[in-house]
Amino acid sequence: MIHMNKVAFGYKKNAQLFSNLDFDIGEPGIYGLLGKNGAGKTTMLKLAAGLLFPHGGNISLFGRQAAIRHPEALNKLSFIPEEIAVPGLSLDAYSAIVGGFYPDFSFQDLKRFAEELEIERGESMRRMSLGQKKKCLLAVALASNTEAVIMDEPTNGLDIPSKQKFRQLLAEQADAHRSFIISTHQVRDVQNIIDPVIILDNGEVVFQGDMGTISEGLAMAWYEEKHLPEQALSWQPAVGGVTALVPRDIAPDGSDDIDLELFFQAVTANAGLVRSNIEGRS
Ligand SMILES: Nc1ncnc2c1ncn2[C@@H]1O[C@H](COP(=O)(O)OP(=O)(O)OP(=O)(O)O)[C@@H](O)[C@H]1O
Repeated sequence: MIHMNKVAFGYKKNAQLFSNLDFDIGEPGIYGLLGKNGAGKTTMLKLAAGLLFPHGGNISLFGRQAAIRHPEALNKLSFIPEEIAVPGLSLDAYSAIVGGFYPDFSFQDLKRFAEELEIERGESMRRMSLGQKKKCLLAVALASNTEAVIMDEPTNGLDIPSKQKFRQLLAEQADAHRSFIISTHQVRDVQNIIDPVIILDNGEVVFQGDMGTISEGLAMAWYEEKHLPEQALSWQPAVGGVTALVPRDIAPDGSDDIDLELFFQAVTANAGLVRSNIEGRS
């Protein structure tokens, strides 16, 4: 689907953001692209969609060079950018135009998604709130029935019920023919729906793996603070003690439900250590 090989890119001549970036999305899934502010997630997604051009290396999108923006690659891809701009059209009028670019676009699906997301199809999108605009673009992206949907910070601006609906729709729509790539620094918003996880840090993909493999090597466990084991990879306060992410071997009551925020903290602190704990078990 998307392959990046030895990609180099920087916005300024002497400041490379990526010098040797490798990244692969092949199997269907709900990919979570996580990284700190400024890690380069948006840049990476724009490169994948052919909206920015690499200075070196190769990027392929559905078998074509991404920068060419070939219609046969683009009609398999929906892209919801972080900073959205909508025209002064209703959702119905906008979809009638955009739908023409996607062979599998379904107006019936659009109506259903608009209803589920509680958005008015007849109202001018420009007069909507940020969250409502985002939900319009989400409904259009889902109704396009493309093989891949890239979403950059999709939960920014969504209220709590909308975030829940967002997670529900994605879980329902992801199947063997359809992948979602969600970039976010709001890790809790995508807890329990993303799999696999990709973590970008210091210009590199420092971790890519599925949740099953992660929980073969790591587990969550509760400790009294004074008994926190030195092998703990990350932890946070919990009632009466701390919840920690630890190697599975040492977790007394180890649960499989990995807290994504603690996992993210552990990887950004020491990706090599996390990988060796997981690879040692898988
Ligand atoms: N148009 C631009 N011109 C110059 N520098 C830019 C531009 N866009 C982004 N950058 C820089 O590139 C780096 C990566 O930015 P990017 O937006 O890709 O990060 P991000 O991981 O998506 O961050 P966030 O989580 O805050 O959205 C940052 O240091 C940013 O300042």
